[in-house]
Amino acid sequence: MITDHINAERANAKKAGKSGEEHNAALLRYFNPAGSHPSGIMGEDPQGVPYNLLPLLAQVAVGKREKLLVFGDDYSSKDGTAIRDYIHILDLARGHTVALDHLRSKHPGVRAWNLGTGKGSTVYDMINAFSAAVGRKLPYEVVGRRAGDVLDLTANPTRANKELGWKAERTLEEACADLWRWTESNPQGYRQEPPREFVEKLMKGRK
Ligand SMILES: O=c1ccn([C@@H]2O[C@H](COP(=O)(O)OP(=O)(O)O[C@H]3O[C@H](CO)[C@@H](O)[C@H](O)[C@H]3O)[C@@H](O)[C@H]2O)c(=O)[nH]1
Repeated sequence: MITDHINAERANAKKAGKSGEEHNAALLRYFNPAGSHPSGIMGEDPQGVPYNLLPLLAQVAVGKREKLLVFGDDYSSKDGTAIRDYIHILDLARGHTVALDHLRSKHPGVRAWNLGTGKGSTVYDMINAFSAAVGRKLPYEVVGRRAGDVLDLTANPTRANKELGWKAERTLEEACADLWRWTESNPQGYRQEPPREFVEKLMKGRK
């Protein structure tokens, strides 16, 4: 829809003898957003039952949920669990600002970019990485596959790397540590004041 709109605006401008190059749009293909703001004061605050792997693991870690249900261990991956491309939310956020800069400076029209790391991790990789951040093993149980899930969704971020000069830089370990800091320190999510020392640290860093 946005593609049609931009192309129509460009075509109209051309008819009117103008370049139309001010009409641009970025189609940003998110892979699996992970982590929280490293300050520990901003993060995902799911209402009701979360759908995604990391928020569910976080609820297991704080005892809101007894265990994680692993949806299938019979995929053709190294450990049988499905593969996704988990990207730290700060890398994802920076992907937006560099894409906007690109639209402003290069006027590409409509252009799509994959915002992923290019590295796939299995469900077990994620359980292990998040357990390491928490400091203890998190309970899980293997159940059947979830309808609609596929084996592997890993990005090819080459175009974004080349054209936007953008690359995901933060590791899975950082994403897990950041998510855990947010979860552990804000058990009521946004329905509580964030820890004062985190806010002070963030404000100091801004000066
Ligand atoms: O309780 C859970 C939740 C997830 N998973 C697995 O963990 C992986 C990641 O799952 P999830 O966090 O739900 O991400 P995706 O399955 O990649 O789903 C994302 O990508 C889909 C399309 O690609 C979108 O439809 C969804 O909204 C979006 O969350 C998948 O292999 C799931 O089977 C589990 O084993 N147990």
